[in-house]
Amino acid sequence: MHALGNDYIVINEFDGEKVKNKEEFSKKVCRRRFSIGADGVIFIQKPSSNNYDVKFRIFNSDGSEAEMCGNGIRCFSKYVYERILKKNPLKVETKAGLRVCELEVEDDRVKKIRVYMGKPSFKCKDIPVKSEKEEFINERAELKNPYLKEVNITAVSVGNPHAIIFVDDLEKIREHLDVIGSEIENLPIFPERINVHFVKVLNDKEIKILTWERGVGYTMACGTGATASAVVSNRLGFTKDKVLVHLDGGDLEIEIKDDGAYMKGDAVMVYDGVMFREAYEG
Ligand SMILES: N[C@@H](CCC[C@H](N)C(=O)O)C(=O)O
Repeated sequence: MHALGNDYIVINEFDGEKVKNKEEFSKKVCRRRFSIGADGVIFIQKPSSNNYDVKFRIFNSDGSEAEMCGNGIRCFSKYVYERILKKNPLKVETKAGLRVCELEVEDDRVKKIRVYMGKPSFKCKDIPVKSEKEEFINERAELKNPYLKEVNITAVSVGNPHAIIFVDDLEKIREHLDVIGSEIENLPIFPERINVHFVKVLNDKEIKILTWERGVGYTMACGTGATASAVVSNRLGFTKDKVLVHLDGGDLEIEIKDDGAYMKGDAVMVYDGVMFREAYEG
């Protein structure tokens, strides 16, 4: 499945066979050209308590498990509604806590999904960021790569960690995104690494972002990243509480309310497959 070109292999463990070593499996099947190829793998599981309808787990293409994934949870909820459970809204257990997916359905097909993304946290201990300060807002960081010497970072958690950097020229960053993005992802101040987003503010209702994801690299879109970017833009006074976020793969609507952030967008079912052992062994 994919959501705005952020592509995931979705595996039904709710009523299907379970994958034993999920880290190793995800690393293998996400290799483009050698296997199926994807930005990550999503597992649908039975929830651990009656507080939830279903459980969501997401592994990046490098095998690391993330707490949450915005594009992934839209794919997941479409799959769950169309094939497993006709529940709407859907209460989803994630490593980041409860996420609620409201589904717009037409002729039994899920067209759009609005997701409650939880309450963002700017606290260094929640993200985490190694700093004496309580929050890491617009802090200067020096870089070693030859293309970008320093950046001003605001760090936020929307369940998973994000570094937001405002720039005027996204295309200049894009030319060397692999070098710049991976340096920031792995800065020692971020002990669990971090997702990196370069943000251009277009006006007080629209932003454009370029993403480098922790454990993946460049992706065409990041739902938690779009949420984090909108939250930071709002906190710094650049945008209002409803923002249209333009990503390389398409647009997402983000709304910031008193109880937390909401993300709305679509998801696409691409194909069903039967995988051969050679695709994930050896
Ligand atoms: N693409 C995702 C985020 C996936 C997880 C991320 N790479 C992490 O490690 O936190 C999204 O749409 O939110």
